[in-house]
Amino acid sequence: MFILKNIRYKDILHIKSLHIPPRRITCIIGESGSGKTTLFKLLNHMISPDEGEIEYKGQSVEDMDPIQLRRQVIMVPQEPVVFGETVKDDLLAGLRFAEQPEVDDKQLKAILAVVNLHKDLADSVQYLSGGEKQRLALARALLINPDVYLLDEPTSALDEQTEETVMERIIGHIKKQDKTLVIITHSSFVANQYGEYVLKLKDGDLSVIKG
Ligand SMILES: Nc1ncnc2c1ncn2[C@@H]1O[C@H](COP(=O)(O)OP(=O)(O)OP(=O)(O)O)[C@@H](O)[C@H]1O
Repeated sequence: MFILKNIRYKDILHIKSLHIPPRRITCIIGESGSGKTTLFKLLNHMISPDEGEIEYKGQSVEDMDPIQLRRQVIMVPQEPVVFGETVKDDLLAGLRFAEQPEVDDKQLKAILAVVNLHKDLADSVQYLSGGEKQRLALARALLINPDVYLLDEPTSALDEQTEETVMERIIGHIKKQDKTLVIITHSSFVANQYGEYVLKLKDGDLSVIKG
């Protein structure tokens, strides 16, 4: 899906070679500040490497329209922003960004159930907690149904029990759609339980822990 060769980005990353396989769950672990989010930003073309080549489906990311790429490769950041005034506004904003048709309320409610977010569509997004915003952003991404999900610590604000429930459900959903999932996680539980391919980022490069 993604192939990286001889990447250098500032003095943060110098990745000799990396292959992120399609339709699998890849987990990326590593100490705080090791460059995990920076790697995601490279994959999503929010930043460009100083040296090296990143290919997505055989095409150089540099040659792709970044907006088109981000419709296929959705990054959910650690502290996501929310859009509009209500839960429904937020979910529909994602579909608009992806230039996809609106869906009915029944489908919106179904996606909230996948992420275990017990809010009404008319509820305000203003007072959502950090963990609720994370789940809303996950729901927004799931609705768009991209080829690749880049989830940056998607459950960092959740308690252990909720984390497990949410991970089980979103992974089940993404697997059913046969999509590619890359998760940055501090949780060894998440990496061990769900990672089919686990990579550790250290000193700017990645080593394979599992897979
Ligand atoms: N554009 C930039 N210019 C200079 N330094 C940067 C830039 N972006 C990130 N950094 C630094 O690079 C390092 C890696 O940051 P990054 O956010 O990728 O780490 P991380 O592994 O995701 O950390 P965490 O687990 O704490 O979220 C940090 O020291 C950060 O301050």
